Amino acid sequence: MLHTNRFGSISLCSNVQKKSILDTNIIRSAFHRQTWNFRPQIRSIQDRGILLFYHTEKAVSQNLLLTNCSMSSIASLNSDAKFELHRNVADFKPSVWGDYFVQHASESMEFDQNIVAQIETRKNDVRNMLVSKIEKPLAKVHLIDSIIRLGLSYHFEDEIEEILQHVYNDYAENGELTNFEENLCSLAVLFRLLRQQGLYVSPNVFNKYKDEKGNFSERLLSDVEGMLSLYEATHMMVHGEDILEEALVFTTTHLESIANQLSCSYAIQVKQSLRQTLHKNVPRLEARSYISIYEHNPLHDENLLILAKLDFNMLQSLHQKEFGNLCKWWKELDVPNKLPYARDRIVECCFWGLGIFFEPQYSQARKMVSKLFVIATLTDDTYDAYGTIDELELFTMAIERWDNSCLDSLPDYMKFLYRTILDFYEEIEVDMRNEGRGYVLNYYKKEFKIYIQGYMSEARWLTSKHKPTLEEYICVSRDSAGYALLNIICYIGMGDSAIEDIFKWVSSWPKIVNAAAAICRIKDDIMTSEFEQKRGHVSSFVECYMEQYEISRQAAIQEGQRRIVDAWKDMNEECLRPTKVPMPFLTRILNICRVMEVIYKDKDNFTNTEGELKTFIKALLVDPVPI
Ligand SMILES: CC(C)=CCC/C(C)=C/COP(=O)(O)OP(=O)(O)O
Repeated sequence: MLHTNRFGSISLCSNVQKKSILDTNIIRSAFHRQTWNFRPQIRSIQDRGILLFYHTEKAVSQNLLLTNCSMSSIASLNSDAKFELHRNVADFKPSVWGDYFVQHASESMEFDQNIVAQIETRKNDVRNMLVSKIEKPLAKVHLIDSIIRLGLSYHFEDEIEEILQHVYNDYAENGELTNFEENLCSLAVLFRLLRQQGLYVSPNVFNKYKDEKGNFSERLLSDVEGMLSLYEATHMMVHGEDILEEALVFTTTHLESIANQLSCSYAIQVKQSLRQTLHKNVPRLEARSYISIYEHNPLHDENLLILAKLDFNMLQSLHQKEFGNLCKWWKELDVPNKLPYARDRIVECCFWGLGIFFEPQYSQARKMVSKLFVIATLTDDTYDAYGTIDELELFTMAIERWDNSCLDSLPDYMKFLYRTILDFYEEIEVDMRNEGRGYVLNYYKKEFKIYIQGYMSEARWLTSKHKPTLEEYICVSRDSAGYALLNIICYIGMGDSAIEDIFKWVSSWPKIVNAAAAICRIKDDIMTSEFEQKRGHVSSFVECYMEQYEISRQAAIQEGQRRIVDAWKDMNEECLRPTKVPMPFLTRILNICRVMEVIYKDKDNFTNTEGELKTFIKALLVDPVPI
């Protein structure tokens, strides 16, 4: 059993505890003298079978160990000593995919040329529809909406921008939509599309759907399409938009009450939106489900529908091949055997990558993000579960040094993780130097170290049974969530459009990055904390809030949910023009939160993957859309 005594800066765990106070003092004074001379003293203690570990934040932050102590002497103490170590091992289920995707690694990336040609022809037809002169520009609003929801907008970005800008100039005066005589459905779609495009329009335009008492009119109850569109539009809300809050409550209540009485195709659409509003859905999942909804709409455009199906399937083969390559890399690394305590979640990590970037030009970014997720999951399980505090201190020091020479100082299982982290870095390094973007490496390394220090602080809290205040927790969990690191890898993968100012911006934790980090952290904590507490885990947002304000778990969860709603308003606000950085960079931040919303919807589907996440992966990566 592990015993932890705290004597100033040193803790000892020993089977010769009677001597431990004396030994502790020897070690403490050696450390405090900060000389190399204490090495023999440590050796002599080791001979008497004492496991030493050193874990005060102060000492580590001063880099005392790094600069003055031989890591290898401590490491050998660790590995030589015969102790029964307590590990918070979580009993994670094996992968539900096995080697399924490896078969795709050997497939050719040559697409069927007939299909490619067909896609090109159909794309031209859609482009002609978009740019054609028509009397009612609003007809194009619904066309644009369908193109976006079918997952095709990446082919028509310039045309969509031009049309929406045109409509905005014609219909919006100082942000107020005027001269607009269409029905609620069209109005709400237009409102949403303009906001999605970053163009601010006031929600006051919905006032005309209220009755004399100031409530949304009961007349709307028979207009299911209108209510559904209004419901979708409300998710674009920013702070202070009470009318959209009211519209959200009104539409949610009524759509929920009628969902079971609607015709089949409407019922599917309404239930799908209520479960996952399109603004917070992963774009590929939205495309997959909207293709079926659109197909059942009698007014659908056949050319657009077929284009959507062909394009979806073509991208699917690209994504399958990429998943295959990553699964092959994982298999060759032999991770499940090397780190059997960790989650075997390569496929789910690839899903993260795909959720953040689906477009073909972002192949490199997808690969980098997926690999970082894999590494982060292994690291998370090492710090959260398997590693002992002394091993983790060593690992943290090794990360601070970032040097292959640290390998010898680590326990065997950690050597593998450390090497994987450094190998991945070297892979990025080669690419970045070839692209003349070597400067990004420092941003990556710096954020990786901050991320690891965050984990280390949490591990120390757990060991010392420290219950952090909410403020302490928010500060440290921001680092341990690795959110800035994740953004940095996204931007590294996006090529030279990501100039240095983008990295400076993201590293300064602007409002949108803070908001996204809050969404991801709190969402995760709400869904995972109960399970994690059972296996022994540092307090999460939920426990910190319960403790600090002496309230129930349920009330703390409600507060967390309120903060998530607020953070989404910040995100929406920051996506309105003028934006601090170009929209493609903000889209990655939005997409990270969307994946989070989907994976952690009602439970932790990332850890327990046999449920909804398996269905999603099947829909995006296994089953093609029937043509
Ligand atoms: C830098 C990156 C990409 C970080 C992501 C880490 C990760 C996979 C967290 C999910 O696991 P979890 O739900 O167990 O997380 P936690 O332990 O933080 O609750």
